[in-house]
Amino acid sequence: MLTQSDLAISTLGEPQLDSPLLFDGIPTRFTPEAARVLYNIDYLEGDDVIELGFEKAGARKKVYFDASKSKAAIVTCGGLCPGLNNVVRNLFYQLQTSYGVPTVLGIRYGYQGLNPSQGLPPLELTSEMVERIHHHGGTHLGTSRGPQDPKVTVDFLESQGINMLFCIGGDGTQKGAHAMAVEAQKRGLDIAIVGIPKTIDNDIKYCYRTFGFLTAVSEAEKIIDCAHVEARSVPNGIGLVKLMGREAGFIAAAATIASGEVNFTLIPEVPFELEGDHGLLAKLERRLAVRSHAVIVVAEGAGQHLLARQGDEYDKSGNRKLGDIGLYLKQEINNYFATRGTPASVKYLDPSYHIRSVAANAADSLLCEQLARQAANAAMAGKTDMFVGLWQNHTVHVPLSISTGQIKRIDPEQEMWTTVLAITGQDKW
Ligand SMILES: Nc1ncnc2c1ncn2[C@@H]1O[C@H](COP(=O)(O)OP(=O)(O)OP(=O)(O)O)[C@@H](O)[C@H]1O
Ligand SMILES: O=P(O)(O)OC[C@H]1O[C@](O)(CO)[C@@H](O)[C@@H]1O
Repeated sequence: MLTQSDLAISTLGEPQLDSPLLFDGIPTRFTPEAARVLYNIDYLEGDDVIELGFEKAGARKKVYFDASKSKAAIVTCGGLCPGLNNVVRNLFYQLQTSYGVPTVLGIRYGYQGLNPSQGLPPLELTSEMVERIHHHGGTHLGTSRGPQDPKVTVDFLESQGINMLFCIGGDGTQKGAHAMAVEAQKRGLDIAIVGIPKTIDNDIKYCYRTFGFLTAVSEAEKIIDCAHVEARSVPNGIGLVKLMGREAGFIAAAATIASGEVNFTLIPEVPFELEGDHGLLAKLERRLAVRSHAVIVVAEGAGQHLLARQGDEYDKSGNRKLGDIGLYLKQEINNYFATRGTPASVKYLDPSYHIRSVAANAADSLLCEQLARQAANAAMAGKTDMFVGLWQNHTVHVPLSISTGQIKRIDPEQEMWTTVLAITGQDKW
């Protein structure tokens, strides 16, 4: 169970007057039900009302670091996400132009670039280097997966005289940032380690929306529209679209709602079966008999129990590798209709990498600017071991220790999923 003190932010140096939850707090009273519905908070303090206040982000009266003697570094890790370059660029301008930090380093290829044995020295960022990068997808700095020893990476920060490190990445990245913050604190080093959560999956706990998510949804919507056109153009046409979402189906659900053209949406949070009267295949057959076409959206983490696999495999960061549910469904649907003697045509679209490698749209660009600015403010104020995220329409400081290792997922009882069910009508067939 979390308490207010769990939400307190670590700050370098003496305790400050504008310390957590007093000056800058956003105390909000929730009923347990409201907290669960709105923010997927699964802890409560015993009472029927709780007061939860993340420290509000923003420039502080007391700036902890002397900007002119500071050296900042920025690292991007994990999978790509629209807006990575916007965050790097905005961080650079906020640190160098607004605060006057003379050196801002770009760490190359994720946490690998913090390990000197990898032979990837940092780039010294300049305004010429970053001025146009926000027009491009991907990350100008490069990214990687795979662990680095926090003792080695903190040695590197120390040896380079880096006193602010900005870690842009998903849950794994924030875990790595936390490990470095703990190591730095153990050594009594004055290094602020500040996270900026990134994932198109939007599955970071205590973060209402991550940057890149809305861009990914609008790209996914375009692909769903293509699948719909394909499906409508032939008798018994089936458009099948696979989208990312290892543990959470936010992209699939949001793109379904945005498009309004999806008939079956499958997400990791809601188990489904293929066989039987209530299975996907029978429902699909009933739908085709009436409407002659159908669109299915499947999140990559859905239906993994259906895939016969010989033990689990993991990527370099320890994330479980998933079987290809899209290809599996395509084959099963084709087999089913062939057996029934019903001609059907499945068009399978897998835009996974396409939707995350594009440049950020306007909504995400705005969010990236906000998060980068507030992350620079937090680090300059000596805040550490925390990320800057969106909470109740405010940018706030969230301690890494309370968010990492947990996943935000769709609650099937709540509005997002009930809206998907209403729009698709998938339970009615
Ligand atoms: N528990 C951990 N402690 C230290 N470092 C970690 C930990 N988990 C992951 N990392 C490191 O953080 C980096 C990014 O992790 P990962 O590849 O899981 O991506 P991510 O940040 O979760 O982003 P994505 O959402 O794209 O998967 C990797 O270098 C990984 O080794
Ligand atoms: O193929 P990669 O680069 O490991 O990334 C795949 C993963 O990245 C994510 O989009 C998270 O960024 C997951 O949904 C997906 O499984």
